[in-house]
Amino acid sequence: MKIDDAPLPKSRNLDVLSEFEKSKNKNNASFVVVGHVDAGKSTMMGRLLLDLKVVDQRTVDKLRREAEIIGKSSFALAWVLDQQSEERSRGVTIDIATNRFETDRTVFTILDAPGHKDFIPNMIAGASQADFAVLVIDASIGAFESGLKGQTREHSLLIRSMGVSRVIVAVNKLDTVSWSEERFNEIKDQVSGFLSATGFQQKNVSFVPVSGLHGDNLVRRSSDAAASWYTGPTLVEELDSSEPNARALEKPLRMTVSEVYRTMQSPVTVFGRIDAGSLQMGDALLVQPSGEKAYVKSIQVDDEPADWAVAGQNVVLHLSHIEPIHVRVGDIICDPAKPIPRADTFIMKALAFDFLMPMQVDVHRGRLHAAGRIEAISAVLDKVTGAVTKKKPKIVKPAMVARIVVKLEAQVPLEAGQRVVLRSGGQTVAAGLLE
Ligand SMILES: Nc1nc2c(ncn2[C@@H]2O[C@H](COP(=O)(O)OP(=O)(O)OP(=O)(O)O)[C@@H](O)[C@H]2O)c(=O)[nH]1
Repeated sequence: MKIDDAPLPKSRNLDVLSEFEKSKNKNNASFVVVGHVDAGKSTMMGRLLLDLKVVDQRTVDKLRREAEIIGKSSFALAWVLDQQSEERSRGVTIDIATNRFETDRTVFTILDAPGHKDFIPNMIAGASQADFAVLVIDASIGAFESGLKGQTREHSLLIRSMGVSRVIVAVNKLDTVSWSEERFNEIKDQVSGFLSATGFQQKNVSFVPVSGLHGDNLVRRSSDAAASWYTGPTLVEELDSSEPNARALEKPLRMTVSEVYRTMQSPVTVFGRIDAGSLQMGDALLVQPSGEKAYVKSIQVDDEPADWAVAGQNVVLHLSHIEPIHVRVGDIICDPAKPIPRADTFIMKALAFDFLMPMQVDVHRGRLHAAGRIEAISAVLDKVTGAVTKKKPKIVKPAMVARIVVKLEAQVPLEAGQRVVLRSGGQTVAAGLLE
């Protein structure tokens, strides 16, 4: 394929940070939706997008007819998101808008279609970029109890390990228990106890009673008389009043590549989130691990052309002077003057979810998955102080914190402070920070 090496757009040498200050941009916030299988995650987000008019009723009606043909009409709302992910995986066109919605104050991005079959790796990727999490709990009898034993626990531990500290718990399907306030309070007590034990601070956790299917307390208040005991904020109001994480605007540029595809503007178009720093049209960039240079031909932020973009924004970049084979999902785009280093070995402080010993592991960092091995366990650490309590243990037990050395099969972009999850045999075995 011929690479795009047309003359570069002239850099306007903007002072991006002061442009950003001047622009009355809305807040940008991203969140992940987690919870036990069938808790109603996709339905809830489908309904939210419908009620906010991001998706129109016609689309939902069409999906409902299709769903009825196979006897699954209750899945029509969930398909709003699922259809989206299929469309994306075909890779030709990309419509990011359906995963985004706005309030007066904030532009929200829903990270990852919740119905994805390979859910946990995607959730890890999403959570590593999320400001908040929406934890969906199925309030129907029996389902709550099995959820708490099931993925609710693993998901909560994972999002905490990935650095998410704000959780909005959507206590869902309250229509199936006649909007029982007692049931809501019982769930609230148990889940808040369990979230504090997982490391979330009470002040960062809130609970909203909802019905995703009917749209009660998502965008509009429930009109069901049985639900009148709840006078607190709706889910969208809770999201809107949450402060996104501070943006690392002044740090060197780091952008994680979530998607790579072709467009009219460029054979190498990338979509991803700027994790740190800023960029502008005409900038030279370095793609890691390929180590290849590229230039920013044009930028799109929130579907509009833009001259610049900053940390916290999800952006589309049209690149020039680079071949498609040099950019892959999971890569990091950085400032050539301050590049992210590549390495095949790293040391991390890991919270063990399972027994750890020298063993094969899959390493997940954001969207990157790489095969690797726990080479050595240097020490067991005190959970609070981080002091070494035992050197060179043979094995680390679940819930312990340890310093471990991981070797990867290939070089990847790595730097201190990144959050990494280790999985083995489809289970999460550890999570923590690169040292
Ligand atoms: N009664 C009732 N049913 C609901 C509600 N929300 C979802 N459901 C139903 O619960 C089932 C599962 O919903 P999904 O949205 O597919 O659940 P999910 O959590 O996304 O499921 P996975 O993606 O498979 O993990 C569907 O049949 C929905 O119609 C609700 O608020 N009330």
